[in-house]
Amino acid sequence: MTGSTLTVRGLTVRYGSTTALQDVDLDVRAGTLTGLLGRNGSGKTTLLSVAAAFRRPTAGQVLVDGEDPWENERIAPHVHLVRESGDVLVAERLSATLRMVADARPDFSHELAGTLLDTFELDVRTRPDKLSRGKRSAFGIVLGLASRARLTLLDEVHLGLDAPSRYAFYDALVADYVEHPRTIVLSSHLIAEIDRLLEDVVVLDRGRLLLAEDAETLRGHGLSVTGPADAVERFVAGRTVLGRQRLGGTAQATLLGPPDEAEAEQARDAGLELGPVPLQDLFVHLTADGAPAFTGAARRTAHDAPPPARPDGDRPDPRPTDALPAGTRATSDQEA
Ligand SMILES: Nc1ncnc2c1ncn2[C@@H]1O[C@H](COP(=O)(O)OP(=O)(O)OP(=O)(O)O)[C@@H](O)[C@H]1O
Repeated sequence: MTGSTLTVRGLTVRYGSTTALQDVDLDVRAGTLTGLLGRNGSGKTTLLSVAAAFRRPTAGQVLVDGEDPWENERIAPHVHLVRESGDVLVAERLSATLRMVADARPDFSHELAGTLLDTFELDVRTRPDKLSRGKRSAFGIVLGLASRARLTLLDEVHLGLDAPSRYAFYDALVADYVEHPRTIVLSSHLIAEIDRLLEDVVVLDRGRLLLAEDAETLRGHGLSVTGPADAVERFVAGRTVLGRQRLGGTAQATLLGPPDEAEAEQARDAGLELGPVPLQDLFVHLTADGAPAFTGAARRTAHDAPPPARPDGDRPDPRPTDALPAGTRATSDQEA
């Protein structure tokens, strides 16, 4: 198992008069752990819902392993979306949901499920309405990881989890991903926490793709310059400054674009300190209101022409938005 590809072309999703996604092109590589980042309302949940065939595009296409996932029996068993709301059989003990998901997922690992249930101190005899917010998230994580789906989509699954539980999740995620490679897309606002896990990063901004880049290259786009304020100002003149801070005579500036050899030497001569910019800071600067356009990273979308819009793209979604994926149909008590 190496994981599925996720291909997005010209994807537009509207909810009535609200445009959640606008003409998004994106390729998620098979067998990568990709962070899906974006400010509130940028369209992350919408993108994941379309990828998991919970929702149809208004226009454009999403393909999983080159196929439309909508009501696709070949694809559905291998795509698992864990939503922040948590999807469970509301009237049954957790064991019933576990059995249902295990039956629908050919790569489901009961062994991993058991380990994770222990890790998060979950008892499958519990009924969902007895779970705290964090325990409910933990149960979603158990299902999401134990499914070992070729395309695993984790949408804000950490909500309500305390810090030790979140780190237990990150550890379990990485350990199982290394042993059983698959394509994982992880959406989160806790960028500083997940930074170290990510191989690729996708940033949505107000429904549009801001960037899609491998994490290492993206980190290389940010440069922090610290030193005497006047020297910092001279150094940054003519460059794209994402942010500035000043404390007395010392200043720090965040720049877009790495320095060349000559600039690095010039900075050292001027007594300036150059350093990397944490992904979270880069994200904050790039998605701030009035941020300069990001042109530093190539968008990894190897296509020549966008496909035509779906002829049936505007048809209303026949399934309730809280339905579980095909093969795991059940009632859910929460809205996306
Ligand atoms: N069911 C819905 N009906 C109407 N508008 C919706 C619906 N779901 C989402 N939207 C709107 O679509 C836009 C994108 O929402 P979405 O939930 O995809 O963003 P998000 O990036 O996941 O946000 P957050 O980080 O806050 O969870 C927002 O403006 C949101 O208000």
